[in-house]
Amino acid sequence: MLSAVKRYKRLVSSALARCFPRTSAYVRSEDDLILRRWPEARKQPAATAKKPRAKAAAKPARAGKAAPRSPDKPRVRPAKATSDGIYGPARLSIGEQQIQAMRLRVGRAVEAGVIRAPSNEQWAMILEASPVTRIFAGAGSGKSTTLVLRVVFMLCHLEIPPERLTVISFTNASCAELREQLVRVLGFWNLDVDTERVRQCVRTFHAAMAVLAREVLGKPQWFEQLEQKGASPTELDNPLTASRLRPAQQRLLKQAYQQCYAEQPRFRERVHQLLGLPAPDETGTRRTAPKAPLDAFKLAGERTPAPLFEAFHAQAGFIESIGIRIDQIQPARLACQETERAFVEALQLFWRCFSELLDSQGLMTFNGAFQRLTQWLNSPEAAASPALPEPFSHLLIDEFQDISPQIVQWLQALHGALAHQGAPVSLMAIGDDWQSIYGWRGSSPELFMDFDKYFPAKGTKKLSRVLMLTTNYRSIEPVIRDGESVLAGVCVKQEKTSQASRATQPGDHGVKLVTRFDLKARLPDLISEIQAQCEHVAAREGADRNAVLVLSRRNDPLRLIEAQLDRKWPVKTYSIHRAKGLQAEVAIIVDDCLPSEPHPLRNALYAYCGFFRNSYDQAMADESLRLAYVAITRGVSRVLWYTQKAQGATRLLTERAKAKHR
Ligand SMILES: Nc1ncnc2c1ncn2[C@@H]1O[C@H](COP(=O)(O)OP(=O)(O)OP(=O)(O)O)[C@@H](O)[C@H]1O
Repeated sequence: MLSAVKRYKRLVSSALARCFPRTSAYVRSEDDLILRRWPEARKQPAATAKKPRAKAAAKPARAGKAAPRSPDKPRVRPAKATSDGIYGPARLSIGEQQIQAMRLRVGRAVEAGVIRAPSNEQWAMILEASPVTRIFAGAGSGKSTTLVLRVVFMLCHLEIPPERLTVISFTNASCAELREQLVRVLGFWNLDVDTERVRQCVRTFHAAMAVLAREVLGKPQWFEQLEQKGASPTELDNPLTASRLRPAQQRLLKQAYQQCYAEQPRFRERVHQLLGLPAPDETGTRRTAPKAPLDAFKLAGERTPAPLFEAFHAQAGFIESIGIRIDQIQPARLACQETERAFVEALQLFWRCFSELLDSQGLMTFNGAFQRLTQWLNSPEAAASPALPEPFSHLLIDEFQDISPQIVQWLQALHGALAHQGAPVSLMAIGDDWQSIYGWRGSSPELFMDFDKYFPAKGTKKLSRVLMLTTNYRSIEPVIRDGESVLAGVCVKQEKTSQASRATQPGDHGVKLVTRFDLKARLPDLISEIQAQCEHVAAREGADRNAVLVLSRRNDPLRLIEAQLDRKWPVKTYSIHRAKGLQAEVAIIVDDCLPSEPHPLRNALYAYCGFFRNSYDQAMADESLRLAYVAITRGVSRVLWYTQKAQGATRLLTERAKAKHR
């Protein structure tokens, strides 16, 4: 009887798969992801192992090229509690009186000019009672301002002690800004709160990790801070924005490389294979340790060649960020060519030597600490430990679109363990998948879009509360629409709308494109244009305090331009990544939008980690358009874009302009 039912089910599902092949493939890949993320779900009866259904609002518009499925299990198991949900079911206890008190106080703060009056959307975020909330906040929608009011509400009206609350911001610089805003607004509330304690509520992910590391891993010295002047061992900055390796870091990597080469024949063989050198001499007649070749190596997909030990370090950072443990990779299972596989095999040997060297010097990497802590949090030891820090009970996380699988695993484990101990936990994640620009370092907007998979609420639906901030208070309508038009080419994104709050004035415009622009030959023209824009802003009533921002993906053009600018002009030059969160009356973009080269190793790793439905190449193609969106939406009332050739984002802008004139 049972086998007849099974046969019937199989018949029906294969008929459905034939009729709706895409839907079936999507559902299969979704289920597969769920089961791999929560291996224990496999053991549960079918009814409880079902995937949590995401709200329509939280679904991606359309999936990109699906990554090949990997048969491997995840390398770090998430906290056990995640399969049953982490958050709730109780909501935050918020009474009408508390809401009225907050509204009254905000009204007074508005009258006093301390803050702007929140919109209804912003009020919804400030007063939300769900223990797990996701906020899609578009560019210029006032998320930072609203986040500050949410924290004030929690501290002053819900009386959550600052010792139980942490706000995570992206970098030390954005933390400092948020702290200032928070203390300024709190000052108006005039309550007896310890402002120094409140300042400690705001941290980067890495600084938050350091709090736990101090308890659980001793007091590690950080590899990332070697020779970094003024670095605090507790206020760790997000290394996403870090630039080149410092000499002390290079020395350590080189030492591990040399040691590994001297001691391990297999490593020597792989190194020679990668560098295209003749096989190493293994006759055994050598008296001194063999010296490792220092030839530069260029991995397909990378922009520049580098010594192998630096190439290992760069890819290792990416691998660990996407949640893979280097020692547990099975190279044979990577869907890539021989060179990439040889690279990974060599990397594994190198990484063991490097880790031992770090250990011997009492050093640790940020990624290494995240891994160890995640493992510890998932262990029975953590379940009974008093070391779990209370400040992480209530978490509010900004720029959630830029988190990586590794951080997801750590957060899951942290809140899973706290919830297991009976602590009341809540999570408010604020982000904008349209502004996700750190995929090349291992982060992905897919994690924000698939949030409910990773941070399920308790109960049958396991859904987070989804809120939207859709009003753009920064830019005029034509700028917003041009920004959105480049997103038309993005494969995986959240469909949403935004409206301009600012009125367009005569002379304002969206993106004005200047093509066939050769920076070296026409630099004087560009400088004259920058000067003209400064004059325009000076004459404009109520202009933004920043007049002109000059933006580019790369630093080289910015250096050229900067050298020609009059220092008295109100102009700032920034890479687009660094300009995130900034705004100016006029944004001038100088960029060629070249699509990035295919990266076979990262494509294979993307598929292997099991977190993404997109390939790495597709994710990078999407990211170049999102970067254009971030650049455009820095402008308040004018945007100019200089490029050699209309391609990528600028091609989409040209097509839009043509369509408008038709
Ligand atoms: N309710 C409001 N009324 C009027 N102006 C507002 C309101 N909320 C925010 N603003 C203004 O909108 C601008 C953008 O705010 P904010 O910097 O907080 O946005 P954001 O969402 O963090 O931006 P982005 O994500 O693009 O960096 C600021 O100048 C802020 O003062």
